[in-house]
Amino acid sequence: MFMLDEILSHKVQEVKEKQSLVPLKEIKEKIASARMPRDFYGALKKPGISLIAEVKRKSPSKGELRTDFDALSLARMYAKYGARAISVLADVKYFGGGAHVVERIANDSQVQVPVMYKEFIIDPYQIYEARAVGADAVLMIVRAIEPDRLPEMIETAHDLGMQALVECFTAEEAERAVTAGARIVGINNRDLQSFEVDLARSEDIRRVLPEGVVTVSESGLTCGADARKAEALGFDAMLVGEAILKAQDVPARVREFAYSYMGTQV
Ligand SMILES: O=C(O)c1ccccc1NCC(=O)[C@H](O)[C@H](O)COP(=O)(O)O
Repeated sequence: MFMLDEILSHKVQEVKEKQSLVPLKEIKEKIASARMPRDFYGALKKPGISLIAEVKRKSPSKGELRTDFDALSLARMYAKYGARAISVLADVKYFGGGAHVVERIANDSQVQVPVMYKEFIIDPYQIYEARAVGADAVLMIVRAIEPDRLPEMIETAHDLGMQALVECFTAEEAERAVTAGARIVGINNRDLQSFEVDLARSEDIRRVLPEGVVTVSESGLTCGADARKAEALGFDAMLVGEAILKAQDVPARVREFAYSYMGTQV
């Protein structure tokens, strides 16, 4: 089965189970004591191409990514060496993450940058969960959400003081994201069927986005040269996981991606 479809059908079951175990009312009570959201949009909008560095233990396309994986120490290194935001996988089954992993990182005193809850969101319940653990932003994949519900989902994130990074694979999805109220649009360079990466495809999609929308190049960026290409195409930010997670020298790899603003205020 197409991998995204498999993940999404698992999410339908997972969300139902969670809702029966922890009612939304309880999640909302927890939100009252969550720390104040940080400005994810502002972090990505700074001069230079901003790095969102990803914490993920494994992925369906690449399997386990590091033998010495330690989510919190990676997040601390990312923040220290130049990431302007951190994406943390909340999915347990396919990516080896969890809401508790996001919570530890989002509330750690050494991580002062915005933290994104990277989940396959299909229901507003998950958006409340994200805020309850202290997340500043959530990922929403356009094709994972019923078209009629996308505006309501984005609004829910905004009402909770978070931002939504709305992910697209086509120009039509990018237009739909903007119409639904997205302020931050991500273009995924990876075809989730073949897992092939094509940065050029994102160029065409980015062109349909209006001024003022923050654009993020996602997936398959391998080195500083790719970051430079994404910057030349006009992207405000990039989401990088594997290339950093597989690096022997993580701080050096983070600095390589953060080249456009290293030596200035990050
Ligand atoms: O990466 C996968 O195998 C994958 C499979 C199915 C759905 C999503 C998948 N990846 C999620 C991502 O979008 C990446 O974690 C993210 O963009 C970072 O990409 P990378 O730098 O290539 O690790």
